[in-house]
Amino acid sequence: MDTQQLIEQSDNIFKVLTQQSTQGISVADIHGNYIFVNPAFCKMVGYSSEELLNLTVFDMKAPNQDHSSFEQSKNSKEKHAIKVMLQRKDGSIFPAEVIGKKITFENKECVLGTVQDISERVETERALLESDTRYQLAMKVANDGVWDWHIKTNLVEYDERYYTMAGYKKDAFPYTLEEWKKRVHPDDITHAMNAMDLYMQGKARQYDIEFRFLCQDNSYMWIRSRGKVIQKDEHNNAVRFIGTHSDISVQKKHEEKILYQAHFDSLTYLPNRFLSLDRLKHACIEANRNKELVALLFLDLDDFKKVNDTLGHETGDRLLQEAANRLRGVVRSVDTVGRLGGDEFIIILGGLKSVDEAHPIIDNLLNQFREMFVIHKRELLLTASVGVAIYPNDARDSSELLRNADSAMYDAKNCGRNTFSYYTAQMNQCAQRRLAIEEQIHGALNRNEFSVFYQVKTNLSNGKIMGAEALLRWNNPALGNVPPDEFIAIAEQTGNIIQLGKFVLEQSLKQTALWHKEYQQDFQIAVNLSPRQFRDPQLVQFIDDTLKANNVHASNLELEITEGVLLSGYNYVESMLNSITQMGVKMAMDDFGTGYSSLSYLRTYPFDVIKIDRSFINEIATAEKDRALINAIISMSHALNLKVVAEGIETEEQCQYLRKVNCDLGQGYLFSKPISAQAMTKLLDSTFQINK
Ligand SMILES: Nc1nc2c(ncn2[C@@H]2O[C@@H]3COP(=O)(O)O[C@H]4[C@@H](O)[C@H](n5cnc6c(=O)[nH]c(N)nc65)O[C@@H]4COP(=O)(O)O[C@H]3[C@H]2O)c(=O)[nH]1
Repeated sequence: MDTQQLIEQSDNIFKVLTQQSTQGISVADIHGNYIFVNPAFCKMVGYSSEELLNLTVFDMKAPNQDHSSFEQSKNSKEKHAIKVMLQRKDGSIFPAEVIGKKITFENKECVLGTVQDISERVETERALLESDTRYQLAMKVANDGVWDWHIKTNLVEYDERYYTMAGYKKDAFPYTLEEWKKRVHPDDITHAMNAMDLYMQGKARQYDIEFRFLCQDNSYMWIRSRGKVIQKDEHNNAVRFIGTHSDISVQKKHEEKILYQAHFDSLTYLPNRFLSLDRLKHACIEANRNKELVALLFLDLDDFKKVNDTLGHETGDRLLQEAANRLRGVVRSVDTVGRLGGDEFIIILGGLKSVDEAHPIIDNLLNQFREMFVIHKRELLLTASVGVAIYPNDARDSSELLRNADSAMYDAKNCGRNTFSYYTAQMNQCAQRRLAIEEQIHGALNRNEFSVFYQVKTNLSNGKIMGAEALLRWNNPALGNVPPDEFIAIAEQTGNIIQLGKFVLEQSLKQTALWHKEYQQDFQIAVNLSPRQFRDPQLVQFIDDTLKANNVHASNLELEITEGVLLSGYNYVESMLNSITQMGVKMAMDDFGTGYSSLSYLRTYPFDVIKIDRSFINEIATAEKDRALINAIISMSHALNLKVVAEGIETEEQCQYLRKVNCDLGQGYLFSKPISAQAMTKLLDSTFQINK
């Protein structure tokens, strides 16, 4: 084969090979006329090969493009790369990278051009540049520090603000990732590095983390670091990662404060209900895992409400703070003392091997309350009742444990306070009974389950019936006869007492009107009013309306209240009591001698009658002190112009004694048990028939 044939053959091979190429390939003569174009080039510019072979390289260029590059390529055997804007047949313009080189083709000096459409690359570069510029600008405006990490070299550039924000001078530490790591708080470094790795690997959409950063003065400041990769290599690996450091210390302080307030009690600084119960839950889970026990101590301060009501909330608050300090002092550092609310605290003793380990702590706890509290230079004795329940012995989970410790605490209160009780299954029954009463009392009035019984009051000097006390009775199909001592307190808490109180008043006044008609005009009816009823703003009006509706004179009604009503200290109680007495209704202080029995109440409030509690009457025969107290109460009451009623008289001996010391009225089983209206009518019938 001669040289000519060889050239022709290689030209043909060239043509065949370039058919397959995805790059645009063209060959132009030295004047720029195309003499060969491959399909990729045709596609790129939108012309057919026939059309292109009638055009020149200059026709492909977009307006105002420089033509000198072709001249350079024509004269050089070296590759010559340029970026140039080309124009397609449809007029659209695109950036291209053209590499020109002088070759011999079909025996002529020609210029070979390989052409690549670089629209995409240019667009990416433009976007990166724009975002980079925008980013840098935003960082400056936001007063943030800027970091710029060149991943391949592992060098990190910081701007001045980056340093000064943390108190450093510019360039105070070297520009390496290792130096940055040294300044991240040890507790935060893993989290920070993980977040970075996840972002770099494309597993996290953004890099936005918070960590503590070491300042020049060795303190730590909270930093928010945000960044983005702005450059990648051909394998899609990050090459440049830039971002900001923002000082979020103030925001973190706010967050910490909010978090603290959500978890700690602002008065005692103890964990609040939410956090305490959460810790209890975890203590139980932990105990389960380690085959250990948790002792839960439920502590309630005895008669705290009375202190609060009589000495004021400020003293009450100081007392709670003092009590919290004492509690904190007796537990181990691993234990939790929390305030559930009001005067209720819990103590969680975790990790116990046996129940015995809890005993010394409980003893210590109660001992803390044997010493006087000194508040505002005043000495106060405040005791506590503690209920103890053990996990897992007494409960399956933390909520049951809390309920059971609460029941045990109630038991401790019933056992005379200032003591502790361990939970027993029996207590659970009490708690369940309570729940059943709460459930059943709802709607019981509408189901006609309530009735009013009456117990006579007798004039001790002549034995005449002077009136009766109305006492509520409840018969429920599920629970049977429920004693008022059980349901009244619950009705108080649920608020049902308001309706029940109205029912008793209506029934008893209706009945009294009948007895007035039938027997004697001055028959007195006594009705109990409980503290919650005083929160009903319509109470006074209701009493007035009911008296009028039944045509009963106000002086025939006596309302019995206990100290609990007065202890609240609310002004409206005093004004209600005054309005009631102004109406002519009599007021009696019930259960006198129990509780605080503050004599000042007798001076402050408009009482007409005092009822000596039956616990004093019980002991008349045996306890000299009780007799002395009875004498004193009667003398004092008479001096204050108050009538005295003794309740719970069961024996003739008690009656005789009371008569001897001039007690005015008596009430008790000796005369009659509380009986139905019908039975009472019979009793009055027999009594007054004789008198008629
Ligand atoms: N052992 C003994 N007990 C005697 C004797 N005489 C009377 N009692 C009982 O003593 C209680 C006297 O009523 P209270 O002190 O007002 O104490 C009442 C009162 O605080 C409350 N209660 C009863 N009915 C009402 C009511 O309609 N409204 C309000 N708010 N409370 C009521 O429930 C408490 C208990 O009522 P009851 O069980 O009816 O108990 C009554 C009565 O049955 C006696 O000789 N020996």
